[in-house]
Amino acid sequence: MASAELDRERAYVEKLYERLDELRTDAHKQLQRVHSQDVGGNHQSRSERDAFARVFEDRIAQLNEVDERLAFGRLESDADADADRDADPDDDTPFRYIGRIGLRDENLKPILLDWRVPQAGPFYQATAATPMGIRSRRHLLSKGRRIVKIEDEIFDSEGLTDDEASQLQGEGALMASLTTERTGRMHDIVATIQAEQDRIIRSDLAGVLVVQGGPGTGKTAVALHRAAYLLYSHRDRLKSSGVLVVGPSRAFLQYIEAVLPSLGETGVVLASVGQLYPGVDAITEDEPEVAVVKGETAMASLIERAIRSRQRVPAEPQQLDVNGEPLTLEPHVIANAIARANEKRKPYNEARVSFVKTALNDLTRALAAQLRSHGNTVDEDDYGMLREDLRSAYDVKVALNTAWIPLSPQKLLQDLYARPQWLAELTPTWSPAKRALLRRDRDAPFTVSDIPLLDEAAEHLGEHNERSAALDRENKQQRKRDIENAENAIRNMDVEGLVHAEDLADNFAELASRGTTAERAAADRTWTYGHIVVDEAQELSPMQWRLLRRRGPMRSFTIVGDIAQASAAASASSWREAVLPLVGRAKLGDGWRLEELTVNYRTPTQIADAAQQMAEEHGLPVTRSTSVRQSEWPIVTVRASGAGDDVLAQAVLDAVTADREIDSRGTIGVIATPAALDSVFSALAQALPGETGLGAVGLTRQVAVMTPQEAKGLEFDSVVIVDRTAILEGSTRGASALYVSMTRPTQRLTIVERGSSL
Ligand SMILES: Nc1ncnc2c1ncn2[C@@H]1O[C@H](COP(=O)(O)OP(=O)(O)OP(=O)(O)O)[C@@H](O)[C@H]1O
Repeated sequence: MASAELDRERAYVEKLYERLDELRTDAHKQLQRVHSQDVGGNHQSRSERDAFARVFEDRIAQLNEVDERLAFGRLESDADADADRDADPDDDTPFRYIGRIGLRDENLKPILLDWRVPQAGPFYQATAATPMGIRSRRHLLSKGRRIVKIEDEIFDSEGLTDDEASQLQGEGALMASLTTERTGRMHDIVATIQAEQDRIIRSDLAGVLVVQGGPGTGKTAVALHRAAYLLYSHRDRLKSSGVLVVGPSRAFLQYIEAVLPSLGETGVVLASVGQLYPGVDAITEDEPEVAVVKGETAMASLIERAIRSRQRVPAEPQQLDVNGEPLTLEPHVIANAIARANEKRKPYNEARVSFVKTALNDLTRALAAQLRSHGNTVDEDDYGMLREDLRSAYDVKVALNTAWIPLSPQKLLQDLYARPQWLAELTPTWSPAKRALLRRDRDAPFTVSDIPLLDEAAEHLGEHNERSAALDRENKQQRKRDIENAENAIRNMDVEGLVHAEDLADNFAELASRGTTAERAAADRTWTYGHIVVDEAQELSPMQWRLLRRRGPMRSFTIVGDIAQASAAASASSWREAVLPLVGRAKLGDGWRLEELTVNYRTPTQIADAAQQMAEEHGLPVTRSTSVRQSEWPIVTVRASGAGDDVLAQAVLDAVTADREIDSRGTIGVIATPAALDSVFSALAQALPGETGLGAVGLTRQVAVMTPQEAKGLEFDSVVIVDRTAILEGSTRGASALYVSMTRPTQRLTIVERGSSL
């Protein structure tokens, strides 16, 4: 019986693959048709052809992506429930197959449902207690294109206990997925999404949704699947406005970058918090106490004051030389020009244009009056020439620049940090020690905590020059033209419904090096996204939240994180506090919604319990979660034979070697404080050359050496913690750092302690 069923499923899935192959052949044919078009020397036709070619190439790539595990589920409707429904007369089967994309046969009858459509919902949500009109759910486990196993759940609610009613769904498929070796890259979980996760994935697009969950509860996986779900369900809106996914580090982005493409979504902007200001890619972290100061909202008003203070009315009249003609610049001329320019409340650099205009007009009148008083004839027609003389006169330039200096965000921040006297004038209530925290050289690289400050400054400064404002306007018009051209081209090619105008316009832009929606969004500081996903959100400072609020004024956010894992010094200690800069005080009560995830899919029970116990002992606000499995290895603790770095590094090498003896193919994360990193890395790299990598590089190697900060959000088959005590005591949030470190393994944990000094 079981084998007959397996054969039956194999036959069905083979049919699906045949259809997939047909679609791929069609796309290839369309591509050939496009390529064989005779477009002669006409540049526009050529670029239109190339843009179409890309659409079909992308389609082929998307069909290739879903080849693996194309179909993974089947729902059988309950006959009684079916009779009650408005059953489709053509629908002669009680079965619905669920897969990575939707497929229809040549008669347009659905043969595979995209996992994101509402009809696929029961595959993830139905339980014996709430079967949602479903009689049974079947998981199809496959290897390549072949179904190797089927697993059934029959929803028969009679005789259920509460415990049974809340069991995991597709347990066999889930366990198979959870125990596979890790590769340094995250995979999608479409086939085994659990009910509590699915509810979050399908939650409404509007509003601020916060997802709290302990380590390994699938927050990242859920956030990414939610992005894919929203892009599918709200394509029109999100395709043009874009979706931004923010993660803590580049290593993390590298870890997650394959998930969305494998779900068929490529146009999402992924950025680390250090990459949120276009043109600057910050990787350096400030010392914790510096990051705290830079993260406070007080920095916003400091920046505003700093900018305002760059408008200066001279105390005394100034003597100017205008092409040999002496001219007195009275302070009231500057004061008046400043006041007039500020009336319109434009950003600083834009208002400066009016300031210069008013000041030059006043000076022109003064110069004309002076020339007349010397007996010259000056009439209205000469004013233009006089204004030009003034504009180009060196003294005038210096005087106007001193009164209202043109500023870029970078220059403002560099000045603020490098000129202690100026900072002191701006911060009379700060202690000298606090001011000293901001002090640094002008040419020091910007840090991750500087990014929101640059953005804040840019907000007040506006466009640095008129050219970039004009360029911005031109870009917007060009986009409109691209879309119109794409719509015409789609009509001409007779592929309406097959090709989206936005996609084609993206290709026009890309081919003309103007950038796709995602590229333009990433490069444009003033871009506003349709939805923003923030991962490891507990780390964000108020200033970082302010930046994100500007990127998402529609307030459509998915925020995932774990307050107990907050290790950044500037991070919040509750979600209420964290979302305050995003939703504002008035909306703090009802402007956001909170969901919780409670099942740990990553870490085996014995490791998760030890980590939770340690965290609770140190007063962290832990969300208790239940691990879905045990592993056979107990936690190993070893003590180095001495206190020196060399001895410690040797003990780590021994631990790694012992672990590789258990499993020679798995990934190992070696987590150490920044101080111990180098010695540990050199010992490992020397013993295991080519197999060991530092930081993000480690994700492509078997052994990855990194700090707890870098390990955030990542996972490994096995983890070796180096000098547990140093991690715990190394920073104000040491317990969080240790909690993060202890919850990275999927199988084994070794803790190496430093030995005592003799
Ligand atoms: N429903 C699921 N089916 C299969 N695997 C899952 C499922 N949910 C989560 N996982 C796996 O569990 C692991 C942990 O998930 P994820 O990294 O999303 O957790 P997290 O809550 O973001 O963890 P952390 O807070 O520690 O970063 C990943 O390997 C993920 O693929």
